Amino acid sequence: MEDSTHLFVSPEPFPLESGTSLPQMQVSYCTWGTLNAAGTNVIWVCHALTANADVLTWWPGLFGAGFYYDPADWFIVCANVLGSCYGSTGPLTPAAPGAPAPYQTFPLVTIRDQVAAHELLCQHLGITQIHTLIGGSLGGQQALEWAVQQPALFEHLVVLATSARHSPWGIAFNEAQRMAILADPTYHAATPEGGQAGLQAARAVALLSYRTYDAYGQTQQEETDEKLTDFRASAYQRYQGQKLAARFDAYSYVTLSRAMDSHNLGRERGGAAEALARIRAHTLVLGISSDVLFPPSEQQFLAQHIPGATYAEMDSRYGHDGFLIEVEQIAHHLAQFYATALAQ
Ligand SMILES: CC(=O)SCCNC(=O)CCNC(=O)[C@H](O)C(C)(C)COP(=O)(O)OP(=O)(O)OC[C@H]1O[C@@H](n2cnc3c(N)ncnc32)[C@H](O)[C@@H]1OP(=O)(O)O
Ligand SMILES: N[C@@H](CCO)C(=O)O
Repeated sequence: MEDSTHLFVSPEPFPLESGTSLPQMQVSYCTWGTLNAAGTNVIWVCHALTANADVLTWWPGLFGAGFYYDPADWFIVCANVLGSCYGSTGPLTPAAPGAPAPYQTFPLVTIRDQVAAHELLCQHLGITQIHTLIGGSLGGQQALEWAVQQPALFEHLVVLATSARHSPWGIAFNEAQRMAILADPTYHAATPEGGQAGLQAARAVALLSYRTYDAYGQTQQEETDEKLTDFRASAYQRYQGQKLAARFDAYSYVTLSRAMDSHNLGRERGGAAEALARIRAHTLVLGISSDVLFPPSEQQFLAQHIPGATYAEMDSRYGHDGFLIEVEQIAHHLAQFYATALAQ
């Protein structure tokens, strides 16, 4: 199996939904496997907030040799989203060779802009048919938006722990995280390391929406009744903040959280239900019983309004992040879904 990372550079300035444009736009992407002669074996993966194009690394147990989506059978494509920091154009990318990076002046990027970048890459790769488009969370938002825009392109759509429109609750979590980042004075200095302390705090806030009371209880319980300070849960929050800050930057984080807030399938389409009704792909919506960020009610709404969609719910103690972790359950639901879709 060959892991191949590539760069697609758009030959034209890239227009954004906000009305401005990026003078240059590039997308970093990975592919695995081989496109078959009929062009019918494409699995396109849209990643979530802080991941990258290397789906074999961040979705282990689902993608890779011997797993559900095996590159021996499929041509797997995953692109780093516009606005991120893993090779695609983002706040740390100079607007022109030798120019300074835009940092906090990087323009608003929406989910629709991210999908427009995927669409350009898809055309560049000569892909005219996608067997399955799959994504969770922010990745699910992209997948839904793309499936609404291009109903004929997708045979199957699999979305996990996502929504038709980012909720007030989700926006509030994102705003709390941006407040933490913007309160870090180094953010305003516009350097690659700017806002790192704020970013650590933001990740600690975000984790409260990704996990659950029970998960913290099971993994961070103290073994003694005698402590007054230095709790395990505190160390965990700090560690997770440092872990993200070591691989991400605050400017991209703010950009992607704003993209997430922008998500609304119903914008200029007469509402979310009407937009979802445009989808033609066989669709599986997977919810997670303990997800407090994208609760099952949001998944049920998707399944109710996508024609013929299947809804299934996974039990997980991990909450929202279960979509990255519960790979055996996901594989089980995928097998059932494809079997049913084949029979139709
Ligand atoms: C280059 C790259 O990394 S690519 C990007 C990788 N990440 C992504 O793609 C984003 C998607 N993935 C994720 O969000 C996460 O990896 C998840 C949700 C899948 C799993 O989260 P994790 O942080 O691995 O799991 P979990 O919450 O159990 O935490 C375990 C970590 O916390 C540490 N930890 C646990 N309790 C404590 C504590 N009390 N104090 C300090 N550290 C602690 C563990 O030692 C472990 O550390 P490690 O990650 O260095 O091994
Ligand atoms: N844990 C995920 C965010 C939740 O969708 C990530 O870091 O990308």
